[in-house]
Amino acid sequence: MTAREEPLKILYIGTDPNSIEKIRCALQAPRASNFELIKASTLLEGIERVSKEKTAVVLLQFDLQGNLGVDSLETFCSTAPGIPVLILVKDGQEAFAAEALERGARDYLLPHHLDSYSLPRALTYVAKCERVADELIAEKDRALATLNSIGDAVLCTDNSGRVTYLNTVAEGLLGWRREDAIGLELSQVFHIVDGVTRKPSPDPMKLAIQEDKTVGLSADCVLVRQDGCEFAIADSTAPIHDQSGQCVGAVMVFHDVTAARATALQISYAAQHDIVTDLPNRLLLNDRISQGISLARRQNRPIAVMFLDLDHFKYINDALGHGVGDKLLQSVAKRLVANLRSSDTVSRQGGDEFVILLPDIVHSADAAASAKNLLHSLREPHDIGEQSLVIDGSIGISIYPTDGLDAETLIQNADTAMYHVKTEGRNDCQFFKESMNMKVVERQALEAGIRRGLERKEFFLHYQPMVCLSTREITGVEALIRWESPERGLVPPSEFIPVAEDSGLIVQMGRWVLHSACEQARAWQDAGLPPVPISVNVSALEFRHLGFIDGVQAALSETGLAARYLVLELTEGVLMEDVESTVSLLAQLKSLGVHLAVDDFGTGFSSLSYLRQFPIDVLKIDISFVREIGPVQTDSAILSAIINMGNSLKYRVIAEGIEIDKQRAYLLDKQCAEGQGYLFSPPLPAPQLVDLFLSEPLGQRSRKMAGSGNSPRYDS
Ligand SMILES: Nc1nc2c(ncn2[C@@H]2O[C@H](COP(=O)(O)O[C@H]3[C@@H](O)[C@H](n4cnc5c(=O)[nH]c(N)nc54)O[C@@H]3COP(=O)(O)O)[C@@H](O)[C@H]2O)c(=O)[nH]1
Repeated sequence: MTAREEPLKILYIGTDPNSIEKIRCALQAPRASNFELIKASTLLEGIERVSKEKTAVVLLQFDLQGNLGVDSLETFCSTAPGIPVLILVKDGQEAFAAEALERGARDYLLPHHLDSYSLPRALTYVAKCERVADELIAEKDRALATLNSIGDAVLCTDNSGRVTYLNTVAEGLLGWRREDAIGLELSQVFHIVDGVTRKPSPDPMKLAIQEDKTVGLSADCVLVRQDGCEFAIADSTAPIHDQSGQCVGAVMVFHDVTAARATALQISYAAQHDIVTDLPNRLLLNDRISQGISLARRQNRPIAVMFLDLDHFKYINDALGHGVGDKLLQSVAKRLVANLRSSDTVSRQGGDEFVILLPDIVHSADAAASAKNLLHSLREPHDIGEQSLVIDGSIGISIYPTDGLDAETLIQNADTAMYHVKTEGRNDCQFFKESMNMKVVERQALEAGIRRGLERKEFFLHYQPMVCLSTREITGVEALIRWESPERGLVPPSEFIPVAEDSGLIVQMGRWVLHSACEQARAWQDAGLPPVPISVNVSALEFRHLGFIDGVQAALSETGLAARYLVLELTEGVLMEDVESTVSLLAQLKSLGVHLAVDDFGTGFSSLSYLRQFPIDVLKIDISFVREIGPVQTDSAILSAIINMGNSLKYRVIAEGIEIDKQRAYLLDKQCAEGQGYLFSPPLPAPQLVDLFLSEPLGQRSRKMAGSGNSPRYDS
């Protein structure tokens, strides 16, 4: 026999023999064979029996004389709540029966219901209802347990918008207990606003019911809890339908997305900002420029884009390391932001390049004023750790709509203008001009030509002697690079050196010059010529390059030239750029044994006190002072002062660019011992310089010059 076929146990509580007999007969009838009747005379006995036996239905004999009345019913129902009770009443006791129904009885039976048709039917029906009710309760319990164990908040309302249910997570997020919230208007319990505008968000339940479809919240929705705490939430709200398809309410499932939204914001921030300076990056800038353009177009006014490149930032990075470089970039970023309006955008493009958007200018002159102000503010020393660094910048400016109609063109043209500032001396600003693009193309072609020239070995050296101004004997030789380009012919160094410096090719080029010059000097010595020092020009980028000192050492050891025969010429500008590191680099070079010269002296702003810090051996007076010594020239106080200063510091003092004997005589008279210039010899190829070594003292006879400019030919 299976569990389903087990007879239903029916407990009769009472003592009415008539009823007992009727019931027994009714339940023994063939159609009702699946019942088992058990009996209890008293309520207590009945309670005891149901506690021991699994009872399907209780038949409680209402007996107003005995003690089985409505109170007994209540007692039984509360003691054995899961067992349905049918009351057996006599005819005329229907009023009590009605009260019993109110107090927990499932139904009542009159004596004439105790027949073999009605009684089994009533018992079977009640037992089945109980089973279904049990199953429903179990299912509901399961559903509630599920709803309370999921991570999402669940909130239900009826059709009129009153809360009918909230699960445990919803209780936490709303700050309302279920029992307090149920029956309240949704708006009293669920308060949402737009995270950006702070305006109340539309009621999603109402929407779902009105539109009879699933709806979601707006992306920035914020839930304000009863205590004022706020959570970013995401939700989905759906209408609830009854069996006939009628909408009877709505269910909303929502969850706290505060952390996820914060992470998403962080990711989006990182994608739009520069990691070193925290400034907007190229992506965000392009977006801002595009927005600025849209607005400017509508309002028919200009906007400006500035391209700022720091001057010689590479040296700082190379000499002081990337850590210091990064800190300087951060300091520059702060300085820029502090000196602009909050509506302007300062962005870092990478490296030492910044692009600034000025969306609120009236005239282009406003941009120029802003650029000048930025350059001025940048110059103030930046305190980085123990060091105080000074940096300049070059700014190119492009204006919408004149110089471009989109972000890319405006940035590119501002970059072009910035490049022009660089080529014209740096630390300034310039507006973009259409003609600049031609120059950029030409400059790029020149850079490509130099690169090719280095590969194809199109460069060579000329040598210009330095002489004793009284005896005219050769005291040294300066190596000067030359470039014979197959496409361009002989290109003057004044044209290609700045491009080589700007592109960084000067490092490779300088290494070659250094090696070749040392090699030539050593070859001359080996050939028996009087050993004189050879001078090599060193650009700023080479000097600050990390491998420079090693390169000098390598050139000397590879060629076998003694270090005392090598003079490195550095301009005042190079020396003064970062005095602290200059002192250290010069000390390292001196320790190799090479000599150091200040080239073009007098054109920069170096003060004597600074010069004293440098282990200088030679002072080369700039050509501009020598030029002043013309036929009508009387006296040059500055020239005399420079010579005296050089002599008193025990430097070799060499005057550059001596072209006429009057200049030689004047300089000699002012105690300048050495000189260099066309009067003695132009720069010459190595073999011709040998002839010069072997000839009589230089510059005494009249010499015929063939050609001019950078390639004069000396005809002795
Ligand atoms: N980093 C490097 N720079 C170099 C190298 N070679 C040259 N240069 C620099 O290029 C500039 C132009 O050089 P150049 O055209 O060779 O001119 C030199 C001489 O020809 C010129 N000079 C010499 N005597 C006279 C004269 O009597 N009159 C006159 N008008 N010009 C004369 O002067 C230049 C030498 O200058 P300096 O270096 O200051 O002694 C120039 O700045 C070079 O430095 C290189 O290999 N590396």
